[in-house]
Amino acid sequence: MAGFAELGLSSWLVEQCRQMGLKQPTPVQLGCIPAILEGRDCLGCAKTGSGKTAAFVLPILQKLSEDPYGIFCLVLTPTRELAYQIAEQFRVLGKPLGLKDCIIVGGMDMVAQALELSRKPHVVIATPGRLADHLRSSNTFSIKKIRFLVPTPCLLRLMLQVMDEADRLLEQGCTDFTVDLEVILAAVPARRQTLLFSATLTDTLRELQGLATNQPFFWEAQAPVRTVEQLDQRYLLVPEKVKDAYLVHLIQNFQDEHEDWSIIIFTNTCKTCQILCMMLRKFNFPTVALHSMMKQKERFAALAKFKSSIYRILIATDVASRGLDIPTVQVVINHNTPGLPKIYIHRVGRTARAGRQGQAITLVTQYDIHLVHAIEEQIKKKLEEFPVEEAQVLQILTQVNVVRRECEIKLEAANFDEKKEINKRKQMILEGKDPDLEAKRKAELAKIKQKNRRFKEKVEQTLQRQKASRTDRRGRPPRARPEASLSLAPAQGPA
Ligand SMILES: Nc1ncnc2c1ncn2[C@@H]1O[C@H](COP(=O)(O)OP(=O)(O)OP(=O)(O)O)[C@@H](O)[C@H]1O
Repeated sequence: MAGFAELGLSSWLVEQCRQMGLKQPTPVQLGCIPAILEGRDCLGCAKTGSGKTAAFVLPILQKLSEDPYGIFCLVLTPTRELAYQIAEQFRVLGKPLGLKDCIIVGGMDMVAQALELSRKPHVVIATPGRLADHLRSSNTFSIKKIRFLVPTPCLLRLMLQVMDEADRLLEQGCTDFTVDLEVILAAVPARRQTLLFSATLTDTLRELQGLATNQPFFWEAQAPVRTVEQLDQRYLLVPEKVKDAYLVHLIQNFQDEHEDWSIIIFTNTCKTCQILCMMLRKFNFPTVALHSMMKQKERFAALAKFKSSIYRILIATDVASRGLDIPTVQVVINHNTPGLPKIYIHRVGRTARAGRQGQAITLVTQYDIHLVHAIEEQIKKKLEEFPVEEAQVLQILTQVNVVRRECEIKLEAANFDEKKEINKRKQMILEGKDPDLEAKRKAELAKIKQKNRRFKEKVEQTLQRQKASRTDRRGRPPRARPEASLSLAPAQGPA
């Protein structure tokens, strides 16, 4: 098998790889590095934890060493934590170059960032919102001459006009960054290399390949299953009301059976994340939370404590589902069944990375069974049931529910919902929007949507009745159906 040197990388980079413990290139690195060095755009799709970061960092560093100037490369990431992780890979692998990197993410000092940008770093790693803010407010730096753009999947789709609503919400953790991405797109040069890697873009990437004008190199890992083989994927059917007792039971068992352990638990909202963190701490589990309602410094501190194994449990929203590489994670628990298979793939991909074993357990209520089917269809694998001693869960049920209620009351007293609302309003003001106007607009939009929905339902009902009456006429004499005369005239439609 070819080593890093055979891929066309210089000896200093091969040495850096060796020092980092990267002995042989992974398949995605083998496939993509030569094409990137040839100057081609690259779209790569490979499973989670398969080394996609080094697949673009290494050739970028190689090219930078041949013709160094700043700002040479722009990397966009969906989350702030991921920006720091990618910057670290650039820093370590690019050490002999004296690489200057710059991280531009929200929640950190804007003036300090502007100063750093004006010093022409070689590589800028940014989240779209904050970078767009800098582009709007400052003329002390330019990304007009970048050689490489490593966009979030969302940006690439926007460039090719194939982005849908779900993508926008998903890529941006429920904030629509379309406007920011447009600002960034207008600021980068047309002549550049674009490199895009993802674990979940197979279908879209194929679509993009057809649309792109400059014939990008397309690489896809060939595998019957879309998740990692070393990952044991389970589900646990639980009634909604006893979910938390099952969660506590699972953690307790895992703690009893393992010396060295670490778990990531994913929840669907910041509030649930916070409540469960408080609850697990009451049971003396060493837990830290990570969600977007926390201050950025608290987010970094939580992640650092978890990475250093001081805390064994990270309970997080989807801010932690993308790209985070924490090799010690053995188990991922989905406290809610993800609504989209993509999210499931990214979440469970936080374990079983780089050839390690791992386990994912998804708590499924009776209302989520269709979601599990959608996930299974997408990953092309059936989840197996996780066996649990129900009697043991029943023993702790009351205690868990009481503790949870106590935590809910405590959080309510701390005005969590109110703080969330204030944060939202602050964010809107920073984005130059009027919060009251936005609220009015949202309410109007909801009204129109509801009207549309009602109209659609009426049309469907009418069509069904018409169909039924036709069948009746063919079979037996029609019965009187006064309500079936609903017409499809435009006057019935939404305003
Ligand atoms: N050639 C290699 N040999 C051994 N380990 C490697 C190699 N390349 C990367 N790794 C390690 O594999 C781990 C996962 O890499 P990386 O974070 O780039 O995965 P990824 O494919 O981007 O995952 P995700 O889709 O979850 O973002 C990292 O700890 C990285 O150091």
